[in-house]
Amino acid sequence: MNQSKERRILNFVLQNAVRGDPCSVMETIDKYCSEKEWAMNVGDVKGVILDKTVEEINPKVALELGTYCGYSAVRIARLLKAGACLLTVEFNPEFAAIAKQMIEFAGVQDKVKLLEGPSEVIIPQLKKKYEVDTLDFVFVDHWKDRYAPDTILLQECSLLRKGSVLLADNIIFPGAPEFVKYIRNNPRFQCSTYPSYLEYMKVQDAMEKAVFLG
Ligand SMILES: O=C(NC/C=C/[C@H]1O[C@@H](n2cnc3cncnc32)[C@H](O)[C@@H]1O)c1cc([N+](=O)[O-])cc(O)c1O
Ligand SMILES: [Mg+2]
Repeated sequence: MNQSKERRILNFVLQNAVRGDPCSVMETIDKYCSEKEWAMNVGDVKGVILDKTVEEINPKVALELGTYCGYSAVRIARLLKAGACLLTVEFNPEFAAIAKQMIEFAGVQDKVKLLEGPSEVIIPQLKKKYEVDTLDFVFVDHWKDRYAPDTILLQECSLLRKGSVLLADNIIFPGAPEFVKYIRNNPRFQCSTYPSYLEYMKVQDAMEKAVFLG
């Protein structure tokens, strides 16, 4: 059976990127996905907004919902300081296997823990099973209809503290209308929108930053 697109992206990285160099891995994925096959990585334009947010927060404990091929896991992990870690959640076994190899090739595996399973199962396990107290940063980039329920679940599991920051991708395209409605009308979050462009396309998109007020 022929290879998946995600497998082709990984192979292109393994053959063209510099092992142990996260920026080289990111650039190589962006090159492949802008020149050969589009894929739903946050990409190099919205990636700068992600970088700036991570650098501003300098999180000790970060969570990502929706690993996919591991592009944003590499992007986030490269900015984490010593002792900090990213927990990234992915329920598709094929994507998880690809992301694991991508993260290892980039050399950031010591800062990343890939948790395989659905977010609604993993989130309630974070405190006891994964020894998380509270989350400093959450990058939300999984199925768009899961953004709102998982944000509620994070609160129910007491994983957010005053100042925890959520950054959600794709607020415009494909859009996450329920999440936007929920978060912007919720007095417990201070929201701001970052207009940008869909990865590898001249299509408007945006990211939403929501600071939990406790
Ligand atoms: O659909 C998009 N993203 C969904 C991402 C989904 C990824 O997160 C995992 N997942 C989903 N729910 C999960 C629950 N638990 C764990 N993993 C989960 C899926 O297995 C996939 O790896 C998308 C689409 C476009 N687009 O232009 O069409 C652009 C983007 O930037 C996007 O992010
Ligand atoms: Mg996205």
